[in-house]
Amino acid sequence: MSLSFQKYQGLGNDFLLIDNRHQEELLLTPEQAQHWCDRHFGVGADGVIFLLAGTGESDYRMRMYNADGSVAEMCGNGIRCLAKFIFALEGRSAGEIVRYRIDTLAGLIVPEVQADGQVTVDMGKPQLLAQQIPTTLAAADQKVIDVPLMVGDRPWLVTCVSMGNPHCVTFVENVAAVDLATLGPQFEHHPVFPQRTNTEFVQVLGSDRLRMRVWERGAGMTLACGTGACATLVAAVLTNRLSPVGNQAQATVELPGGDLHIRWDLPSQHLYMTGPALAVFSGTLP
Ligand SMILES: N[C@@H](CCC[C@H](N)C(=O)O)C(=O)O
Repeated sequence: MSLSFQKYQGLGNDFLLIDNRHQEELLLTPEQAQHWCDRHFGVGADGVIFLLAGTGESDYRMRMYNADGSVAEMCGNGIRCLAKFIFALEGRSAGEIVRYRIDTLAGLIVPEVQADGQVTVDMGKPQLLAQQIPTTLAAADQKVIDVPLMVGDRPWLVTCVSMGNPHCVTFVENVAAVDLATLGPQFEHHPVFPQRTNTEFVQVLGSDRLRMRVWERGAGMTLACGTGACATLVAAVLTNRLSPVGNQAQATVELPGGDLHIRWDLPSQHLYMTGPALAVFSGTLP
């Protein structure tokens, strides 16, 4: 049975989007998703995102497989792409502003397509306790902020944040000098992360500008990570590397694929991410 898909990208973090609204069972298995994400033997993508019918509390549901077939609870760049996918499926017109309530494995996430086609997402609240990441780097009810972790031949000061998915953030003088291909897998598979982790290497460029490279759980080196950019801002504030102005903390996060704007509303604790999401091509899996 052939299967239609749309290829979308958010700052070069790319996904196969599949309309799965007409049945509960996902239309691809994890093994099939892994095959089609392969950049030589398949279509090529960092993951597969499925659009499912909504529930009473949501307009739609999102489920996701990483490129290795593992399940991801949430995907920031991916949910921006999903919002634009829905926007097109609904036959919306350019310039319309539309908000969607999307049920995810990380809870209800609310993207809003803006008049200029960018998407602003209410990413919810960060989770900071060790048991919520999850990690064994601290006692279950403690936070992990600038804690030393031996990876490779040296200790790294790490700060852990969950955006529904696990993130390990570490600050460096020069992100370009980080041997991501070697260090990334060592962080991802470190025994202190029982569900593995996404890892962000961050350089502070100024009072509201951060440069970040990422090694993603289940996808490796990607050009951008939306949940990772949110985790990065939170870690910068928690480690006093970035100061809020009033009750808002915000930064432009420079990624290899482009810039994301992240804002952390401290009274509500909600994080807001704004960035692009564009269709690339449509196709059919045989
Ligand atoms: N690139 C995504 C994150 C996708 C899931 C991640 N690899 C995980 O396994 O948690 C984003 O933009 O957030």
